[in-house]
Amino acid sequence: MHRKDQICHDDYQQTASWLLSQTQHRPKVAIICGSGLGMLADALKCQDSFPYSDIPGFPQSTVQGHAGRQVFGELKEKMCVCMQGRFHMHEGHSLCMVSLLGVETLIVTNAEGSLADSYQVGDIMIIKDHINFPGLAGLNPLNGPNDDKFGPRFPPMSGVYDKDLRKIAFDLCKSMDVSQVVQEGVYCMVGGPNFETIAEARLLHRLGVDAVGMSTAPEVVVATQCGNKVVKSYDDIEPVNHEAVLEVSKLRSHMLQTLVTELVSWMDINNNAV
Ligand SMILES: O=P(O)(O)O[C@H]1O[C@H](CO)[C@@H](O)[C@H]1O
Ligand SMILES: Nc1nc2[nH]cnc2c(=O)[nH]1
Repeated sequence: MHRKDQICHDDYQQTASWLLSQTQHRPKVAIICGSGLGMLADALKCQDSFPYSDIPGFPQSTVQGHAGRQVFGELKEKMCVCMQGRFHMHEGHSLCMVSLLGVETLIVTNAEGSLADSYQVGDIMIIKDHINFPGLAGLNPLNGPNDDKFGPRFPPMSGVYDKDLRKIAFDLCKSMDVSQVVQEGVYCMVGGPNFETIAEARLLHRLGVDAVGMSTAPEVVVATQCGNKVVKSYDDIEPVNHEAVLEVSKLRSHMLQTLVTELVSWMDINNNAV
């Protein structure tokens, strides 16, 4: 995740240009699929898909449940790009390249562990804010010399979870008649890759964390610096291992797919071809 130490703006630009030369799609929305949620990409029409291994300068996703493909396509006539496989901090890499494709809004999904007393396994939580634990301790994707082409040196992070989009997501859940499994809460990113000890989970709970995972916050930090709007939803689960995480994701994948599709259709974006 140390973007500037490893890859510079020109490298990302080359990768973005290569992708744009391979597809007619000009996505304004990027969707990151969480663990076991790769099927969100199946809803895209007129797909052009690229295994990460075929994309020059792109790393590989190494976590089970992340296919490792970029899928371009249309959701309700809006052009999108779906990342079927994310790069966790423990794998390295970041998200700036996606912004260079022209993306303006990021939808992030993930499969995480619940800490809030009122949550049930499989609930969907719309993230209203995050705690970036590694970031607070200095392990931040924006570390290193700042390249102003990406964005400002000191980007503000208050209000990064777009209020309007969150409201639309809640209204959609109501109209889908699934509000009973939808929560709103604070997500905490930890470094992983081990799951928390009981004492660590208790600590996070006392700090006001509703759900914990090992992704998302760095993506949101980078996307925010690059000027993207962010909306996020994720499966809220109580796993004991990664296989359990993937199982619970499967339970809610269809609901999330509908939610993301409907959300995109409500977005006010223009799909002008370049
Ligand atoms: O955040 P996503 O990619 O859904 O993955 C989650 O699932 C893995 C643990 O099972 C962790 O990497 C956690 O962050
Ligand atoms: N850190 C962390 N990540 C998860 N991903 C899914 N469940 C969990 C969890 O309980 N803790």
